[in-house]
Amino acid sequence: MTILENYHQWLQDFANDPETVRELEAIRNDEKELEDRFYTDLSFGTAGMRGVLGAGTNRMNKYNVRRATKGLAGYLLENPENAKRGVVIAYDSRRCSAEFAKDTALVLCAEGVPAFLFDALRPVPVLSYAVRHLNAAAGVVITASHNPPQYNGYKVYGEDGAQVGPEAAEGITRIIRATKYTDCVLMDEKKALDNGLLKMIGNKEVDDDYIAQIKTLSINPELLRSEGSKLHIVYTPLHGSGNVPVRRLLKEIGLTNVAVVKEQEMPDPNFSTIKVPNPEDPGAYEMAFKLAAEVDANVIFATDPDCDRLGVAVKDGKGEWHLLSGNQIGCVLLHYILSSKKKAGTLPKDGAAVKSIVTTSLANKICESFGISIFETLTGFKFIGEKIQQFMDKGDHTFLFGFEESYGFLSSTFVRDKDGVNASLLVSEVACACMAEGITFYDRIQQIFKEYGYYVNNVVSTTLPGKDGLARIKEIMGGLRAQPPKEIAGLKITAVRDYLKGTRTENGREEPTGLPVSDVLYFELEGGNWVCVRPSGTEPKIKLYVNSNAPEKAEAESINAALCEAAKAMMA
Ligand SMILES: O=P(O)(O)OC[C@H]1O[C@H](O)[C@H](O)[C@@H](O)[C@@H]1O
Repeated sequence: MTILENYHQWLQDFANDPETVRELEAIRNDEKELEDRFYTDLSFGTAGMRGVLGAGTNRMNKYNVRRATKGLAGYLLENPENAKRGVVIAYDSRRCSAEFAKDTALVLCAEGVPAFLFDALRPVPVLSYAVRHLNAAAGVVITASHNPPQYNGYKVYGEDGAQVGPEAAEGITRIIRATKYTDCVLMDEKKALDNGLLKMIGNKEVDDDYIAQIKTLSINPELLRSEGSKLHIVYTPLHGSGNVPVRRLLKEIGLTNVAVVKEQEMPDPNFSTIKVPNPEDPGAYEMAFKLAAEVDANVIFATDPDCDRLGVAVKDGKGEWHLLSGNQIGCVLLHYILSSKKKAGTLPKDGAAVKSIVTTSLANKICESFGISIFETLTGFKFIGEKIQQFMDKGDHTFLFGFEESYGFLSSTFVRDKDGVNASLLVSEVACACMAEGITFYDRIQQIFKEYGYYVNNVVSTTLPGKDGLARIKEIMGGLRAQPPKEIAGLKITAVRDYLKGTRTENGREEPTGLPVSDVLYFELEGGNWVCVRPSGTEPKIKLYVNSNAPEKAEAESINAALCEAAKAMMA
């Protein structure tokens, strides 16, 4: 259908919904807005479907949520016995999250699929845990994670507790596309509760067990006991779902010096105190830094609205604060897990870590030094979740740690998505371990660099919104494919990985990448440096990742700066 046909279909389908009609009438003569809302349908990206809230096929609204749910129900009902196990539904603090979660539950019930709906907001890791714990067939979280407030989204989980991979997403999408909006009906809520198809769940059914399990991830609990009283944490949940579980966890592991940023403690769909609720954004820590000065804290934690990301700032010996990158946090945690287990004689020979291809190569070096395998996946924690399942099915590896540069960390197998609560525990423990040695967390990062070489990782993102933006992103990627560079900033390209073609080419010889097809170009450069370009799958952006390394900081930084400049010019 054309843009205008789609528009008129919506006016007809939802003629009885005055709010939607009013919103659509207001844009009748706005060509750009009509195009942006109706040129395409929302689709599954890196982490589920995400879109700006509003009326339209390319927007997040109750009609798209209901249609997506009918698609999910249809997909599950291809195996009716399995579908009987039901779907767990969680939601965060975003606009319409609670309403969309209830609609999801009631559409499932109308399709005869049992729904377990959380009684209040919950983080992504709790949902992932609940799917496995309740032996459900699937899960859904209504969230747009770290995106700006005008977004919401729909993450879908498989029975293993990981977000669904490309194959299942395609299967669900096929049914969604064949479903008319007007065919999506909701069961009456009371009826759904009375006949047992809808079950409300809370602490008793899930949270208590989840927190108990998280506590088992502590590697040296005695460190928390002996050093915990010296650790002064400032925590901000950034108005999201982390507030309850992170504070509960910290309290239960004996960390009592935890000051919470009052202004950001309660759920707020407008995220009024920040520009974006994203721990990647330094602006998210402004209030936390103020509080940290007041209470003389040594570490700051920030979790995003669905509490799957954890951002960390630490104070060095001179009292200066450092906002850590996801790569730095991940490498410190990885090193801590491997070295502690080695020391205790519990490092499994078949141990393995997993990271995405755009995550720092320092992780490979660390694993190598401990004789541990490291696996690489495409961007998206679902691929790390999938790897954990493969390790278990094959029985060939013991999963130890997974992480992404985008502030996602996981050390358990009972959760299959990144886990901000799990990460809070580990960072606290490392901070205690450092105190026991009389050094700071920041010193630990420097020790690691000293041992393995200095690594600098940068991401340069350019926002290109709408249909035009998408065309521009395609043009940039197409241009790079048509005329691949031979060198970047004077560094020779030693191999090119084109994940869309599925090949890695070195000296004219092609070999398969071994990963699913994805629009990603990766240039391997001499000296173990690399540059990678890909469109974001969660926001209208093209992302450039630059990884450089050298024995000394200044050299690694200067290589990185030169690579960033040259790579940006390549995309102009
Ligand atoms: O680069 P993007 O496609 O926007 O994805 C960036 C990140 O987004 C979400 O947080 C996903 O859960 C992560 O797995 C991913 O790394």
